[in-house]
Amino acid sequence: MTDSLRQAALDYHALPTPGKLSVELTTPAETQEDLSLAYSPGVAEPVREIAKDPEAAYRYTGKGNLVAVISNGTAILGLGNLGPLASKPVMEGKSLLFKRFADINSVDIEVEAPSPERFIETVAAIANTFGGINLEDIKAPECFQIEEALIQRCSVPIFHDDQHGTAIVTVAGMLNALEIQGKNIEDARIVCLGAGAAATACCKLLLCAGAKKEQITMLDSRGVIHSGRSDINAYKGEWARDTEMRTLDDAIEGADVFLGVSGPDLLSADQLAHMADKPVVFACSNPNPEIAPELAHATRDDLIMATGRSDYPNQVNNVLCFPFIFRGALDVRATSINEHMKLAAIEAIRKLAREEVPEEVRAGYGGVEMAFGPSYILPKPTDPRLLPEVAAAVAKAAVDSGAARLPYPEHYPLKPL
Ligand SMILES: NC(=O)C1=CN([C@@H]2O[C@H](COP(=O)(O)OP(=O)(O)OC[C@H]3O[C@@H](n4cnc5c(N)ncnc54)[C@H](OP(=O)(O)O)[C@@H]3O)[C@@H](O)[C@H]2O)C=CC1
Ligand SMILES: CC(=O)C(=O)O
Ligand SMILES: [Mg+2]
Repeated sequence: MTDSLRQAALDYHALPTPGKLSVELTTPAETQEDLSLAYSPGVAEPVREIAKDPEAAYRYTGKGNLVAVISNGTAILGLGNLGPLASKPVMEGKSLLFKRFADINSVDIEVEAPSPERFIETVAAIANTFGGINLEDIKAPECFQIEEALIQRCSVPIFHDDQHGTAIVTVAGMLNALEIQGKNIEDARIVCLGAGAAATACCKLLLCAGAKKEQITMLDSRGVIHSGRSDINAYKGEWARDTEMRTLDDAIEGADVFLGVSGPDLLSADQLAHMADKPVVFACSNPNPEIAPELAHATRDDLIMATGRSDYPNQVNNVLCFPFIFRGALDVRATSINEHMKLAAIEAIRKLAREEVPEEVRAGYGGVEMAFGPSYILPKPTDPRLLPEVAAAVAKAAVDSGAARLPYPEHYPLKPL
């Protein structure tokens, strides 16, 4: 990162007031009468209603439009385990995105928990105050245990964004990219660098989209995950292949797809050069991708290149999913975010990339041309159609699959914000 971008990023977070969020009132609080309603004695009435019927919380409080973004800071972007407090700018950022893109109120919560059990206890104890919980930047394998336990214990949707948000956007982008390259997902040889939260969920959803397990080679920091390894947990074990391949050099030879969800600068130009013709390279590590786009494009001109960043074409980032999937889930009061809802989100995101791009979106990206093709495989997060399209698809899937507690909303499709 250049010095000027670094300083601009620090200034952005410090000014005009520290941080990126504030709380605003939705009701008047000026007069004696206002205060008698907002606080004592009036506030006692909704208290009594909620005590009689917990569902009344959706009528008398902000619960139904409130999502907590919760982290323990163990896998902050690709920066590693830097602790809960250091994760706060990212969590505030996710809350900003919830509000900006889906008008969902969101607070960030960073939990100092010495064990997964303590984290689970903490989140389970507060979950019911929110309409949903977005877990963020929790490393594998603990993230799997944490999410599973919270889904069991909580009555509101629990969604580990680094797993499912990332997987939804990755699959949407991958299907489009492979189509542009003239390839089928069923035949694609896929190398996934990283075997953590994002990698595991992406590869599972790629299988749902038609990828073949025997065509996926997953690597962790010690190399290829193969059946001879005794140092892998059960989650990684699911991806173990009977193979002679041991290193990224071995795995990348002739591969159609490189999916990077690991760390910075781990794919070399030489390795990229050994991929098949017309490869797809998703270097999704943030903030620094597995290979810099400049180096990738200098190495070969037949690839489709994507990163997790906003400042390059083809941003493969869960921001394209989590605000909108939660919007749909909250609006039908879904109890969970299930596979049907995820698949519906994939299709909605994927289809939008084929539509003509609104002028206002292009203007926000320096006026560059955007049309379905190698440099435009996914819509931009600022595309105002994402909200109505994805939320509607997700809400419908929730209703159809039995996850919804309310009918499909009469006010849908939503108007763009
Ligand atoms: N663009 C996007 O939307 C998203 C991008 N990401 C990015 O994906 C990355 C991983 O995040 P997440 O899954 O949450 O984190 P996890 O901590 O759960 O997983 C990290 C994985 O990366 C592996 N890894 C680390 N260094 C290397 C290496 N040198 N070679 C191969 N593998 C390596 C780890 O290996 P080991 O198991 O051996 O420790 C681990 O399997 C981050 O960079 C993050 O920014 C994540 C979510 C969304
Ligand atoms: C984008 C994101 O969630 C991550 O890099 O962790
Ligand atoms: Mg994350």
